[in-house]
Amino acid sequence: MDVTITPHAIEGSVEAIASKSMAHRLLICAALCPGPTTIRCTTSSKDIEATIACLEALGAKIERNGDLLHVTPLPGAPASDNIRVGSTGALLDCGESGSTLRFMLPVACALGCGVSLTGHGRLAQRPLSPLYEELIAGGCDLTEQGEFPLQTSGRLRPGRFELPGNVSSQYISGLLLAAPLLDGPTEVCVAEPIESRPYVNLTTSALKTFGVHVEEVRDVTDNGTRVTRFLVSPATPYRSCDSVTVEGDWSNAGFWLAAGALGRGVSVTGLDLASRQGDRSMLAALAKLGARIERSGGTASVSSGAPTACEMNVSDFPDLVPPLAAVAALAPGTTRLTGCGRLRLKESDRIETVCAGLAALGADITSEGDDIVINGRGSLAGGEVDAANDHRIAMMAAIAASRCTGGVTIHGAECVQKSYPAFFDDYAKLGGIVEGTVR
Ligand SMILES: O=C(O)C1=C[C@@H](OP(=O)(O)O)[C@@H](O)[C@H](O)C1
Ligand SMILES: C=C(OP(=O)(O)O)C(=O)O
Repeated sequence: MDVTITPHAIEGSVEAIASKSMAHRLLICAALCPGPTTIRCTTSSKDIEATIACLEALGAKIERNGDLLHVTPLPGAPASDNIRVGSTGALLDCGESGSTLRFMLPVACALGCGVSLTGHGRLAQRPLSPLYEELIAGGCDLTEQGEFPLQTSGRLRPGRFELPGNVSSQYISGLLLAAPLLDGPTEVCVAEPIESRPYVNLTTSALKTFGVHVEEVRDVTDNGTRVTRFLVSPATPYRSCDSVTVEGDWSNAGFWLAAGALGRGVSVTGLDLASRQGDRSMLAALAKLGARIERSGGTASVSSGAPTACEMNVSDFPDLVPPLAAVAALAPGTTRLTGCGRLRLKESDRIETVCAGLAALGADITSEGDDIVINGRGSLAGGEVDAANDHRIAMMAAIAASRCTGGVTIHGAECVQKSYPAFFDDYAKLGGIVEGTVR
């Protein structure tokens, strides 16, 4: 579906949606712990619904009542408080959610019930190696990767799993979510540097809420590789947690904060200013690009200051690149975003689609290896952007549109449903002029 935007300032206040990253983790922990949990989660999205559907296919019950999700965990094993049993042969549809696939695959292997995982869009092409090989080495049989359905059989043994730190932090998170289900100590040994590191902290924090302790030890291996060893012991299995709230989403708030930097000011309410979400770095990143920042209570406010170019390494917050690139496209001077390599592995090749999307609106933007280089301009002309079935590209184009001189058409704008179905409704509430619907 196409959405057409007539350029107009975006300003005012908007409430943050629920964090998709945190929702995935808390739902999985709640489905694997012994007792029922009530999760307060004010909004949903296709990705969150995919995780819910997978957990239900495994045997959990998840009922929504307004803002509350009531989770009844997977059935327990006879004579054990802690062991959960998944439905044998279940079909887990991960939608287009990389997090769901990379979390549910190791969890299903640890449950040992033998499942089929499927997905859509670019998901089959997004990498699973070397998580895939580690699961096989750990005792599971998996059908060929790169094709759906991906079938699992056998049960994962506890022990040591080795991963690089520079493909996807979701591999580490998935193994940590699976580890408490194993009947022995587990070590996830990850080569430094670990990119997207704050997402691993989100996982250990969700696990802590459900009683699981993850010990982290920094070490150097015999061959001189620096590693972090994440250790999970059966002495801290999943424990019940009566109720928990999904905090506000910094990743999608990043688009509104970027819009604030490009205009007269936007406030996002309902954010934890001390959150473990790495995308909280949006405020520091926008300050580097010259924006004016204010923080108070649970509200972050950004307005235009003295826009300026800068150099920034984005490897810990890859999802912020689309909104940051939109701001840099209008900041005088040359901005260089380094450490973008993992952007190629998202819903689209985001190095290409960020560059193509902003260039289509008149920005001067190119890629150089793993860097994105942007020569800021005073204004953008507008034009037509292909969202490339990538929610963050559609939202990036909409934010940049607020500062174009001509209209902007976003082709395939319905992809925002992956993380933020109400994005264009909120855009209009903030003064944006949008024609077309994505619902
Ligand atoms: O764990 C998570 O919730 C996520 C981790 C990141 O992926 P990578 O670790 O693959 O960079 C991020 O891009 C994704 O949107 C969400
Ligand atoms: C990459 C993303 O999510 P996932 O990896 O879960 O598909 C995203 O939301 O930008």
